[in-house]
Amino acid sequence: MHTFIHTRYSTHPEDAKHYDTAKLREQFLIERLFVSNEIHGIYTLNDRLIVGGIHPVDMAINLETVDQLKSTYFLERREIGLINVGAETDIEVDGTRYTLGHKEALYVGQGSQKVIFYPSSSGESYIYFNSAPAHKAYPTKKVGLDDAEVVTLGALENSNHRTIYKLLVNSVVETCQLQMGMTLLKPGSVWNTMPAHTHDRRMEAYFYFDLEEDQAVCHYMGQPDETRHIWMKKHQAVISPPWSIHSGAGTSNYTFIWGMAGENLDYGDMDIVAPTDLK
Ligand SMILES: O=C[C@H](O)[C@@H](O)CC(=O)C(=O)O
Ligand SMILES: [Zn+2]
Repeated sequence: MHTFIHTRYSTHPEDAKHYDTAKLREQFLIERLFVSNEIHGIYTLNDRLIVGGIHPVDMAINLETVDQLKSTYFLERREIGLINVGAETDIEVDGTRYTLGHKEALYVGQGSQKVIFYPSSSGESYIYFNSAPAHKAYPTKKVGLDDAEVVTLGALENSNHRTIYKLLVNSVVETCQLQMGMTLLKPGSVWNTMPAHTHDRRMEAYFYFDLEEDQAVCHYMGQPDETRHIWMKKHQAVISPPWSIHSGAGTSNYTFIWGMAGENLDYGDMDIVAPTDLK
């Protein structure tokens, strides 16, 4: 066995506002995703998203089912979105091999039985994933940065100039409820998702990378009038319940992956909060 998925219950916002630093981190932060030749993740009861990391070093690892799923294979009732945050790496899905370059994504549809991750031959293999319950088998599809729907937002004057690559969204690939993408901050810009927003119909997870080892991101969460913060390092993820904002400011620029699951596939369905209304 090389797959370790821990369950986390969801949290009521009235409880979350009383949490101290340790408790906030225990409930929302995912500190360790990459362990050699293992798959590590969290099964959150927020929309049952599984947030995880895969780090094949010197052996191929397959996506095993886990106890929480009570299924014969992982994707029996699930879909998965995989994004390569390391060196070029190969992923095999039911006999078909896909080569993913750095920052490329693979959507694997429900019903895919055998998914194998290979160590990279050119560097270190790091794959981040989100998996959600699925009711329909959509085809597996590789999505590169050139296939993405791209939006540039913000400005250097507001320290939030950034490019959003919508990778696994419904204009690019058919999914049941999963949406994933990547946001790159321009040098000199440190704020993501500012102005902040909530979306009650979807939960979200953020994963930070392309960040130097000695730099950090201060991630903001909570209801807009009860915000809290969690200091995060490279290769860590954080769960954002539907009632929470999710925004961050880094001590440098960085890249992050966002992933959502829930009621709809409408990326634009957000309630924006003006910076002056945050508390
Ligand atoms: O619901 C959408 C997600 O929070 C992100 O796509 C927002 C983001 O990448 C950004 O503004 O920088
Ligand atoms: Zn969002």
